[in-house]
Amino acid sequence: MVGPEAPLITIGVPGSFAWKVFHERHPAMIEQLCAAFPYGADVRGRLADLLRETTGGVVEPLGDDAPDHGVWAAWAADRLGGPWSDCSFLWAESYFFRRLLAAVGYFEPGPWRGIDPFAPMKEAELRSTGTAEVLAALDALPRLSEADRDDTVVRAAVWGNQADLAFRMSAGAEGAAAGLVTGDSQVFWSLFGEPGPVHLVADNSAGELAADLVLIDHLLATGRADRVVLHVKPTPYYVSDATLADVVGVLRHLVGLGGEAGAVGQRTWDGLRDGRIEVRAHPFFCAPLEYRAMPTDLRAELASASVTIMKGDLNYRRLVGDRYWPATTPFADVVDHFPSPVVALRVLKSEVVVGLDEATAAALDATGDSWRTSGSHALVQAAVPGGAAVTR
Ligand SMILES: O=P(O)(O)OC[C@H]1O[C@](O)(CO)[C@@H](O)[C@@H]1O
Repeated sequence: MVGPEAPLITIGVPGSFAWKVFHERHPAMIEQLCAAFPYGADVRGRLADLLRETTGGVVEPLGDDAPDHGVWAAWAADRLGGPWSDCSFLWAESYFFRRLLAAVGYFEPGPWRGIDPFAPMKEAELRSTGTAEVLAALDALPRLSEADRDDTVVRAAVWGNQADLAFRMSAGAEGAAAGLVTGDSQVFWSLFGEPGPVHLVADNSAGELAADLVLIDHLLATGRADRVVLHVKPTPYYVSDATLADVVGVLRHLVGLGGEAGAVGQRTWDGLRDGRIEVRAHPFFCAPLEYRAMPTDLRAELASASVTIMKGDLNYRRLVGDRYWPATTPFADVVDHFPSPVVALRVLKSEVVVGLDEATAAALDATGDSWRTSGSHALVQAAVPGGAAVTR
């Protein structure tokens, strides 16, 4: 267990990364939404109000008729009526996305009910040249040695996390892939022993989800998993996060491509039909809370996993705590609450990071680059809670 908790990252510090997400990225995202859909003046007005509220106002409640009014009333109890600028980054960003769904009428009776506001962006990403190239390259996979396949599928799942649409909305966010700051595919595989149920907590749709499905296929094919549970978001979230509708869309796309991508798509489709793969969408995956606070039913479910794979930046923030940890804080210490062996595959896109050695952290800081937030670095970190960290 770590000593005194590090300070929470908040959105109220002008010029900080979290502040810029609210003051620069969100306005750009809303502009993009209004270009992607012919929203009427009512929706456009509500989106503009949301921007005003979240950048300079106080936290307003969800409408009384919201289906999740009760749960959010509890999650927001301490914050309602207080300034947004006092809120933690994790809480504020999550509530922002929930309020955005309210603004576009996602839950209300009416024409926009159930329409995913981010679907056009996810669709464009899935059909982009970049994704097409990555999926075509899969044809080489069956010809690789077993060791190279092990390495390739993990690297693809890590770097697939670069494809994050919320992230791309900041100018110049797409950093070059500089490298892993800690861990590698061996760290990943060191957690796997006898076949067991593997849980993968997904992040983004499109290219990242396709890479995750390749990893799942490989886990089943090599007997590292006897069953896989894929956790997705119950509703649209953080722009590109995968929902069940996205899983089906990506699978149809893969099957339509043929080649190895098509074969992976077909095997995954069959796995879903025969129960070797299951998809879940627990409401907690859209909660503004750290995994430390997960409810009992989800905790029990993840406790049954032989390994849980946590994808992406947001899952990492929720796993280790979205705090200004010293970068050398041991990973195993901050995930001691987690109910199963856990491995994080993440491209760094926000300020939090743990588990680095002193020399690496110092060398990265010395570059003067925004290595924590530019998306140019990634990590693989594994731990068996209650035991020693597996990371090197
Ligand atoms: O899709 P990912 O990898 O979870 O990244 C989402 C990240 O993007 C941001 O919205 C902005 O960088 C972060 O706040 C968040 O952690």
